[in-house]
Amino acid sequence: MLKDKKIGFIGGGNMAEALIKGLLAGGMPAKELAVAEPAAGRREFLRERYGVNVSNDNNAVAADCDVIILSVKPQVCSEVLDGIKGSISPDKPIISILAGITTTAIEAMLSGTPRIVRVMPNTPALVMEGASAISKGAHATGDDISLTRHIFELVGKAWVVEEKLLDAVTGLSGSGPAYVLTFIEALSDAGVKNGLSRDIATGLAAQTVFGTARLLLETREHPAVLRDKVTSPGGTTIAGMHALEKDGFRSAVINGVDAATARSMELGKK
Ligand SMILES: NC(=O)C1=CN([C@@H]2O[C@H](COP(=O)(O)OP(=O)(O)OC[C@H]3O[C@@H](n4cnc5c(N)ncnc54)[C@H](OP(=O)(O)O)[C@@H]3O)[C@@H](O)[C@H]2O)C=CC1
Ligand SMILES: O=C(O)[C@@H]1CCC=N1
Repeated sequence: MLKDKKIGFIGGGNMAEALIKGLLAGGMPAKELAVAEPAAGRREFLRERYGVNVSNDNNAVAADCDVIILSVKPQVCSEVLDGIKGSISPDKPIISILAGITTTAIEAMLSGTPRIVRVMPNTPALVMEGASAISKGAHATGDDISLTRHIFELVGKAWVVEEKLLDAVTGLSGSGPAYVLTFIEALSDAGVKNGLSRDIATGLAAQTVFGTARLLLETREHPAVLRDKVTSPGGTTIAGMHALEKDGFRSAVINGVDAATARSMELGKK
C-alpha cells in the first residue's frame, strides 16, 4: 500500500522521530522519508541517525511527497500551513498529528477541499508499540483512512474514532506515556526507599508495567478480574491498594486525563 509512496514530515521533533524510527523498523525505506525542519542541528541528527532526506524547505517537502504528515506544534500550525498551502496539490492526503487542532480548522487554513486525516499517536511508536486514533476530515477518502491506518499500524496499534473523541484520546494515550513513566519512576523510588538498587528497582518496575499490559491485552479480561488474581485475602496487595486509594490514586489519574483532555480542547479553540 505504501510502495513507492514518499512520506514527508513537516516538523522533525520528538513525535516525528518516533514515527520515523518505527516506520524504518517496519520496513519503510529511508529514501522514501523526508523531513522539513528549521533547526540545522536537528536536521543533521535525523539525516545521520536515520538516513532520511532532510530539508529546511517546507514547500519542497510538501510538493515532493505523496503523503504529508504535519508534525509541528499546534501553536505554529496556521503560520506553517499558510506557508505551504500553495505547494499542496489536492490529490494528496495530509495527516495532522497536532493536539487539539480540528480537521475543520485545518481545512479552513488551506484552500479548496483538502484531504485531511487527523491522528493522535504516542511516543511508543518509536519501538513499534504506539497507540494511535485516527479520524477522517470532511474531504478525506476511504483510501486515505486505509493508508493512514496502514502507516500507524506499522508502528503499533490503531483505532478509527469519531473526531469528537480525539481530545479524550489525546488526554489518555497521547499524553499517557508521561503518566506511565512517572508511575514507573515512583515505583522505582519506592523500591530504592525500601533498599533496592536504582537499576534493579527501575527494571522491576518497567517489566511489571510491560508484563501487566501484555497480560491484559492477551487475556482480554477486565482489569479488575486480573487485579483480583493478585490480591490474596489478608495479603500484601490489598494493603497496598488500600493505601493507594486513601491517597486518591484512581482519582488522581482521572483528574490528570481530564486536565489533558481539556487542554487539548483549549488548543483547538485558539
Ligand atoms: N510528543 C508527543 O508525545 C506527541 C506529540 N503530538 C503532536 O505532535 C506535534 C509535534 O510534537 P513534538 O514532536 O512533541 O514537538 P517538537 O517541538 O519536538 O517538534 C516540532 C518540530 O517542529 C519544528 N518546527 C518549528 N517551526 C517549524 C516550521 N515553521 N516549519 C517546520 N518545522 C517547524 C520544531 O523545530 P524547533 O524546535 O527548532 O522550533 C521541532 O523540531 C505537536 O503538534 C503535538 O501536539 C501528538 C502525539 C504525541
Ligand atoms: O503534550 C502535548 O501537548 C503533546 C500531545 C500529546 C502528547 N504530547
